[in-house]
Amino acid sequence: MLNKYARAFFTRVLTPFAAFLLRRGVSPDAVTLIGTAGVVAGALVFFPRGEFFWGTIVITLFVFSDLVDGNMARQAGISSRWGAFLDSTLDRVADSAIFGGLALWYAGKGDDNILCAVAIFCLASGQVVSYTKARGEAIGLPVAVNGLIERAERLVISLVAAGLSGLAAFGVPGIEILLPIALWIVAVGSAVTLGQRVVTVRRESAEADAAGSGDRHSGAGAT
Ligand SMILES: CCCCCCCC/C=C\CCCCCCCC(=O)OC[C@H](COP(=O)(O)O[C@@H]1[C@H](O)[C@H](OP(=O)(O)O)[C@@H](O)[C@H](O)[C@H]1O)OC(=O)CCCCCCC/C=C\CCCCCCCC
Ligand SMILES: Nc1ccn([C@@H]2O[C@H](COP(=O)(O)O)[C@@H](O)[C@H]2O)c(=O)n1
Ligand SMILES: [Mg+2]
Ligand SMILES: [Mg+2]
Repeated sequence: MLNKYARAFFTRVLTPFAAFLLRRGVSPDAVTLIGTAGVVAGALVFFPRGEFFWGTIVITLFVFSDLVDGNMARQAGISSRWGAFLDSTLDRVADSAIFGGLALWYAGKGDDNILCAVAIFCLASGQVVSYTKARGEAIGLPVAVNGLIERAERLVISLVAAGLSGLAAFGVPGIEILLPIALWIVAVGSAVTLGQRVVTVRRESAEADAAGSGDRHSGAGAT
């Protein structure tokens, strides 16, 4: 949903910045790499220590690089398969660090095994949700579904809640409850999204096989 409705807005807002970086000789790949490194550092340095406010600030500063890199590539006319691969692969790395950082907090000082498990579920289910689309497309299907919760929703729900929960350290009472609520929402939403995508791939593959237009064995041996 955000990908559909918010992307146009952020494209407009970020285009001048993307153009500025291109003029300075920065490449889209460099933005992809530095943005991911910033997200990973913010998530793994701050979240395991329960410093959710500053962790979210650092992550937010870097996570928008994921919208800038593609914008730069398109402006410069250098969008590439390699860039698409790098972008998607490093998305998975960034997401692992965010939910891994939260899981580490609950496994340690946060001392809550259930929320640790929920954070791990968010990490794993988010990766599988993305994999369904990548694998479905790799076997030649359109995978014409996004589902309830895409990556942008997973990030916005989790980061807004983490940032606000972090205000507890500044004396805002009761606000830390937002992070567990958000993790449960992302976990349930990801499970629903996974179901939606699997059902779609099942239907599309049956239709393609019946029409004889799909190669039944296409990519079957790959993982
Ligand atoms: C009192 C202060 C407290 C501090 C609060 C701090 C708040 C900051 C909070 C949040 C900011 C979160 C920003 C998150 C931005 C996310 C941007 C982003 O990276 O989006 C990526 C997304 C997808 O891009 P791609 O096409 O490159 O990725 C594809 C995708 O990953 C697919 O995954 P799948 O969907 O299948 O799971 C993969 O399959 C595919 O491989 C991959 O290529 O881009 C978009 O979706 C574009 C839309 C982005 C919209 C961002 C909206 C941010 C909106 C609001 C932030 C509002 C903050 C308000 C805070 C208020 C707090 C009081
Ligand atoms: N280093 C990069 C990053 C991205 N691309 C291209 O942009 C597409 C992703 O766009 P976003 O707005 O979601 O970032 C990606 O599929 C590539 O075509 C690139 O070329 N190099
Ligand atoms: Mg990107
Ligand atoms: Mg991306």
